[in-house]
Amino acid sequence: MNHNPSHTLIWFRSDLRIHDNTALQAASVLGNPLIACFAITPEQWREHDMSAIKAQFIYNNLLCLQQQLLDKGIPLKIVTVADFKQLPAALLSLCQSCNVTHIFANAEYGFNEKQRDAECQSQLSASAIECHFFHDQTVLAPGTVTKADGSPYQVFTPFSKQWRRQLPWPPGIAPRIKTQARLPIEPDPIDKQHFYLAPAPPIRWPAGEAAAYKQLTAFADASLRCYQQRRDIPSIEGTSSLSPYLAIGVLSPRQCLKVAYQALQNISAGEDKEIQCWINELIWRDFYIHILDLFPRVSQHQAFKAKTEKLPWRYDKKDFQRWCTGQTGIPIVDAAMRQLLETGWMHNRLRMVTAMFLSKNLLIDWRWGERFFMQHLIDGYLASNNGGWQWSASTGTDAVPYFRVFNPVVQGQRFDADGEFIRRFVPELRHLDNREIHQPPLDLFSQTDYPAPMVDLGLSRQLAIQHFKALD
Ligand SMILES: Cc1cc2nc3c(=O)[nH]c(=O)nc-3n(C[C@H](O)[C@H](O)[C@H](O)COP(=O)(O)OP(=O)(O)OC[C@H]3O[C@@H](n4cnc5c(N)ncnc54)[C@H](O)[C@@H]3O)c2cc1C
Repeated sequence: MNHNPSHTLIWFRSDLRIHDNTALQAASVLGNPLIACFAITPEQWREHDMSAIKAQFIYNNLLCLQQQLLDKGIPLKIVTVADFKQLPAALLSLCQSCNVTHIFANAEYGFNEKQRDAECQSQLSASAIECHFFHDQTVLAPGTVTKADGSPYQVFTPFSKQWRRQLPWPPGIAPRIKTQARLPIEPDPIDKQHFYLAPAPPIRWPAGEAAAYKQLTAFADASLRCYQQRRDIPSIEGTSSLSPYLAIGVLSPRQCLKVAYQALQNISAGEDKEIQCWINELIWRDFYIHILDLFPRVSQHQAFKAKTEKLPWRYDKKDFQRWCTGQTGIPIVDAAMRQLLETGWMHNRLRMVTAMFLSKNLLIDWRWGERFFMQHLIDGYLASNNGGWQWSASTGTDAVPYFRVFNPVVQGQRFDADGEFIRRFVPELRHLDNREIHQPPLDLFSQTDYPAPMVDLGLSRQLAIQHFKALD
């Protein structure tokens, strides 16, 4: 009798949940007893600019996942190595000590992540350990939404139309996994210190799948039916704030879609377009992941549109620092940057406004901004962050046309008309009335520490347009 049966190792990465987890579901169907693992790779995280707040959020959620797995009889082992290069050897050693014959994991699409998985697959197969990777991060797998000739879409609208045509409706989610007899293998302690890369702002998102799902349903009940009307106003909670959970996979996009589908079953006049608008955001998420997978250069610090590499990007550290710290003298930009620093999150409209201000009005290389966002966002997510930055800088696929440069003052007047959001994050301006708060009077700059605008918005806009035009 074999006392040590073959085990399947389920390797968790950016999919920290047990519900609707494609690899976990497939591993449980295979029938071997399951062991789980998570790899801590602090050097790699630093290299990838993972923010301290995101690392801490991962830690909080990992504790919840460990308990959930234990309740299912599955021990969570922790592998700690500096970077991806050391993973194949570390995984091999874990597999040998626990008699693992199969590794199941959900695919990640960054260039380094794909290299890591290919390397693991090749090295472990030499020891007769099979690695299987599954598509799970998207609703529709990268490479499956294509034009009639099989080529990938590079423009969002036709992609989204095809995506909707291909979507199984109602959308399905994976069935729950069964509880297995508890294995005699001990779960590992999770060392908190590896997740404390630096001090971070307090985290307002409670950890765990149950909390994430509660937030999803609360959003569906309270705000989904008026999403389109309210999503651009940063002073209110008009969007779902689910991005931190989606970024590390505590929630799946299919779960979100299913809740949206359920909401669509019971709507009043006019609500359909509000819900469809939210679904569209989930499609943007899929779109950028497809782009990341199919055009690896975007995760190698390259512009999607190669010709934009010729732009005379500026590398002025002082100007960049003023943007980073919310000292540009443009109230809505400063409020947004301070929101990022104080909370680890920024409203979508303001991500566009601040990114465009940096890349157009200051003409600073969008990669500096992309990196700064990753270093501070709790929801930092390569595909969406890169996609959002390249959209704003007009260097990306289906990016904003270069001549459509947002005027941040007008954006503030439009989406924060009563200045509530600015007042929340820029106390120096709290006393100003609703008109002045967007364009403070000149005497304010001599009376307080708040700086005068660092750039003339009209002239800098024209200059940026000229530079882009010269590329044509
Ligand atoms: C410059 C820039 C950088 C960005 N960086 C990131 C990032 O690092 N991580 C990230 O998750 N999103 C990023 N976004 C996209 C978007 O700003 C956030 O997803 C959104 O603000 C999250 O808030 P929410 O969860 O309330 O979104 P909701 O409006 O409720 O949307 C639901 C979900 O759809 C997805 N989504 C929404 N808008 C977009 C979009 N434009 N592109 C891709 N997916 C989207 C997100 O997963 C989001 O949680 C960036 C956008 C820009 C312009």
